[in-house]
Amino acid sequence: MNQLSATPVSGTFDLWQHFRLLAMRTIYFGSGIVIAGTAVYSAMQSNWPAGAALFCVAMGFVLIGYLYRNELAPQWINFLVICCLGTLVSVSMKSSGILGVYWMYPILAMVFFMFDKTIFVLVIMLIYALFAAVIYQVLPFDYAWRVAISMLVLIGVGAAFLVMMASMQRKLYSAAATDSLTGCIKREYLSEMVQHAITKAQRAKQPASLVQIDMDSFQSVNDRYGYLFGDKVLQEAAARIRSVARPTDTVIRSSGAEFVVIFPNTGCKEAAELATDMLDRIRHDPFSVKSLTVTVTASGGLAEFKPDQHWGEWLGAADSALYQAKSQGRNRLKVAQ
Ligand SMILES: Nc1nc2c(ncn2[C@@H]2O[C@H](COP(=O)(O)OP(=O)(O)OP(=O)(O)O)[C@@H](O)[C@H]2O)c(=O)[nH]1
Repeated sequence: MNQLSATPVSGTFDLWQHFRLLAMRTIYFGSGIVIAGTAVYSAMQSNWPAGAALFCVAMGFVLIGYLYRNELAPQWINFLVICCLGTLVSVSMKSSGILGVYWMYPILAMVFFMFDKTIFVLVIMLIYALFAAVIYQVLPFDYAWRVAISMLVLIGVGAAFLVMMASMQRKLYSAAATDSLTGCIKREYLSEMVQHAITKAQRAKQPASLVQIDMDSFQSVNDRYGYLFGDKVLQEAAARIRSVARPTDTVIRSSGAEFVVIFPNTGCKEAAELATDMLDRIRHDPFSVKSLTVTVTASGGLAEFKPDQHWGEWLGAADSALYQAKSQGRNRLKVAQ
């Protein structure tokens, strides 16, 4: 069962996206300020047309920074931004020669924050090709190849940084989201997981189901055999549930002795078979810790997602079905109608 890799890296967890948003704001406003500075410089040199054009570009950057202060701008806007900056630097290189080279490095660095990984490689290659073409035209060959290589080194270091960030984020997320006793996802992430399942189901126009599984009379297990024994039972029960779950399913420890399993792309019938298998695995083999061997059962409430249902309503439907299973004598699965 794949738990964490099947889960979204979004919202509260996505540190990289959060960091990107901060970086992008700085890039838009920072570029706007720097370009405004060059506009003033051009005006002081009495180059009014260039000054006016640069001032308009600077205002454009500030406007984008303002409009996208709370969300990432669409990729096409960033593409326009990077083309604009690339053109400004190329023009600056043509007029000031090697002095323009210094602006190439920060622009290459910006590309790392601006684009999703799907088009990042394409954009960085385009910008590199543009800069390489300009430096070979403007600089003597001896300078040009050194600059070209140093830009490649910057791209390599940036790419390594991105890969490290992605791996660090996965590890951090995994550590933060995993329940230490059972290895399932923590209850704090329940609503996010359920909402994510709804979004996926609606987008793919596929069914989705979830089951709430609650250990039966667990208080008496704790009372009779001790809390530590109860811990071992919970640990083993979670492992049995996960052994039935498929790689795309998500298992969450939703409270003390209760689990929620989300089955994406799965209708009620197939989910009921999986949930029954999970309950069977718990009830059939006794739980043994040292010399103690105890048979424990669990009850389940299953609900298929209904169009336009709120995530809380979906969970509520499964909860009501679980309540029925408990009130009808436990050790059974009930399906919400
Ligand atoms: N050992 C252990 N017990 C826990 C843990 N978390 C919660 N519990 C216990 O799990 C029990 C859950 O009880 P309930 O679900 O309210 O009721 P129940 O006794 O299971 O009875 P029914 O649910 O009605 O079948 C409580 O006794 C909690 O103390 C845990 O981490 N370890």
